[in-house]
Amino acid sequence: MHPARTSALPAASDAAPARKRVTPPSLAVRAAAGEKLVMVTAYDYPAARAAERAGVDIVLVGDSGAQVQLGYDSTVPVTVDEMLVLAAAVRRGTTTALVVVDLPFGSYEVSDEQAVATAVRFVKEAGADAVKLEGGGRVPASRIRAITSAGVPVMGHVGLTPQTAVALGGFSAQGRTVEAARRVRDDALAVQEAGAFSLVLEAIPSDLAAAIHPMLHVPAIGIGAGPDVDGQVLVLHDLLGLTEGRAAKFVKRYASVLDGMTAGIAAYADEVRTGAYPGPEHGYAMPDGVLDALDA
Ligand SMILES: Nc1nc(=O)c2c([nH]1)NC[C@@H]1CN(c3ccc(C(=O)N[C@@H](CCC(=O)O)C(=O)O)cc3)CN21
Ligand SMILES: CC(C)C(=O)C(=O)O
Ligand SMILES: [Mg+2]
Repeated sequence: MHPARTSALPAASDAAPARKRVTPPSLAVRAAAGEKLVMVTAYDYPAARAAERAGVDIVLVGDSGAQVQLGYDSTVPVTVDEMLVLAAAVRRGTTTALVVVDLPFGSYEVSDEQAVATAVRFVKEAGADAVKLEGGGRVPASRIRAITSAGVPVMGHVGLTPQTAVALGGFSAQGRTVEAARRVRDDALAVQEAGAFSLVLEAIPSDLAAAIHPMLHVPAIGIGAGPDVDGQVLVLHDLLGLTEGRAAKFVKRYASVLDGMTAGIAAYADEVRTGAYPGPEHGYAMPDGVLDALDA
């Protein structure tokens, strides 16, 4: 990392300058003032610590963790119980960033009652500040209203919604015909109208995001939605270079962490095999006389 960046990091100690807790209202104020909001995913304690130290505003425990953290081949199989474990670890690593947790597929579609019960579990059992759910039509709107009425802030997610990507025709950008653009716009407005405090716009033309943005009074966080929104989100593993294979068009890689991890483990393996590790400095000394007395 660049030295200037390293020294700019707040120290992870009690002496670190106190940063105020991020809240849904404080995000709205800062977005209205033109400040760009930073959101990143995290799925465990060290990643949450790193996001916190880097001064990120919102940490999302995304259901993308199904793939990048747990190794499933889509976001669909991850369960509420699995997401609770990830979310609780992220909560423990986070002090000022807002912790938002994705409601996994199947945990909010059945009824408003089911959606409220799931959201409440994430708040009570994992310490989530807010939850996020996908979709924007009539049904998600009633879900958003029910969850917010129960006292849990909701972030919406429209455009490419990975939990229903099969129905959308795959992981392709949305809103590229008049009909599809209207659908994305109407979904965004429905989510806002239903009381969401913010929403994610995923994989839509930059011009469409720029056209929708002025219609919104809640912060819009983009991923593959261009620059004319209130903030950006990326999957942590994508931006750090922890994922293998082809990444989506919107991904920019800022580090090569998988390469760094591999190199570290390979160096350790090599030293174990050659006997270079452990050295004398890694061993415990026996006090004088003990060995002599062993057989006495
Ligand atoms: N590692 C990772 N990053 C993500 O951003 C992410 C996940 N996983 N899992 C859950 C969803 C799935 N997402 C995805 C997955 C693939 C594409 C993708 O490959 N898109 C193609 C579009 C191809 C087309 O338009 O037909 C691209 O080139 O961007 C986009 C978003 C976003 N989320
Ligand atoms: C990419 C973001 C918006 C997400 O939903 C996730 O990580 O699951
Ligand atoms: Mg998600």
